[in-house]
Amino acid sequence: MQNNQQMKREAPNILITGTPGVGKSTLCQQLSEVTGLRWLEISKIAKDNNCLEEYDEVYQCPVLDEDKLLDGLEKVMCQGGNIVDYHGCEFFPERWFDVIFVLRTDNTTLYDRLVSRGYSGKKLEDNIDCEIFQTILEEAKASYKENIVHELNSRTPEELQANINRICLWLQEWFHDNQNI
Ligand SMILES: Nc1ncnc2c1ncn2[C@@H]1O[C@H](COP(=O)(O)OP(=O)(O)O)[C@@H](O)[C@H]1O
Repeated sequence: MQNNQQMKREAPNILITGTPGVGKSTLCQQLSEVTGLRWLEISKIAKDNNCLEEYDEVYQCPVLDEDKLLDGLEKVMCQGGNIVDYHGCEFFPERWFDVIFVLRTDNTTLYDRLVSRGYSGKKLEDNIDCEIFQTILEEAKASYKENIVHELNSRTPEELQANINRICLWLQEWFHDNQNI
């Protein structure tokens, strides 16, 4: 059963998540072009809007000011029609999303992609562990209704295309089911 805020959305909100390097940006960019939905690249939005608090030396990444980020996104998320791209999902309000896709790769593929991005040491190891232990998939299943969480392989260009087709199909069904709102 949808709540009132979801009922008002003219188009759905889609969350694309997964370990860094699984292919979120690649998929979101193409999906945004094909569907006309707005691509919200959370890491970039956080940086551009001063939502990064400090630098974590151990993990070699900035710490996110989650409250500030969420407050800034509330209006656009209530409008709907967003593809949200982030390597985490538990801190977003559950009501924001109609569907969650968790991208997955094998370890060798991910290792090669992260090394060519310049990752090394603990940062590289932690991200590979994140994929091995399917941390983001478990996080998504714990944070959202399991029937809206879908796992997609994202290892090859063929799988990328298949994922775009699958999400477009999901989108068509959403518009069909929600055409009278
Ligand atoms: N399905 C895919 N098949 C082959 N290479 C891919 C695929 N998806 C992404 N890549 C490549 O993997 C790298 C990481 O992709 P990116 O979209 O930046 O990941 P993320 O946004 O999850 O960090 C890029 O070099 C990209 O071209």
